Amino acid sequence: MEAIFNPALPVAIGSDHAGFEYKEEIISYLESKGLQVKDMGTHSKDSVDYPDYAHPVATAVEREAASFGILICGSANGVAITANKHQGIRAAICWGEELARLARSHNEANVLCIPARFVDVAVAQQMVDVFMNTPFEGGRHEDRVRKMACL
Ligand SMILES: O=C(CO)[C@H](O)[C@H](O)[C@H](O)COP(=O)(O)O
Repeated sequence: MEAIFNPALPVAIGSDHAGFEYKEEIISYLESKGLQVKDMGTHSKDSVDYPDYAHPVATAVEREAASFGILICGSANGVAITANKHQGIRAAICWGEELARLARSHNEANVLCIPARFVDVAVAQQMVDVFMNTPFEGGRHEDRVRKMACL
């Protein structure tokens, strides 16, 4: 299986105020690697409501206008809950490299949710690298992922 990252498409990223600084750091990091980034906001540390940023990122991924999504808020709970309302979105909260790897290899996650108030920015960047470069393992996980969407 292939990694989720597709250089022909941008990476969609969004945050609330709690994730704003991490979002800026991650955008610089991705751009320094020559990747295209679609920044869905927020654009300052002023208090905002995370669904206003999580929905646009989820929509971009759902419509295949982005190869994958990154969402950042304080705990990552709000953005993950919001993004997972979208059909076809599998948003995973990760706070370490191994969780980011498992979110991709076992769960075929397509949105990485980062809790900015609980991980440092270096860990956040490592998770982005691991997430975008880890392929879905398939096999026994295929049916499990398929059944997630069977309501
Ligand atoms: O997921 C969240 C809320 O469910 C996020 O952690 C928000 O970033 C957090 O709630 C923001 O909190 P604040 O007190 O308004 O800064």
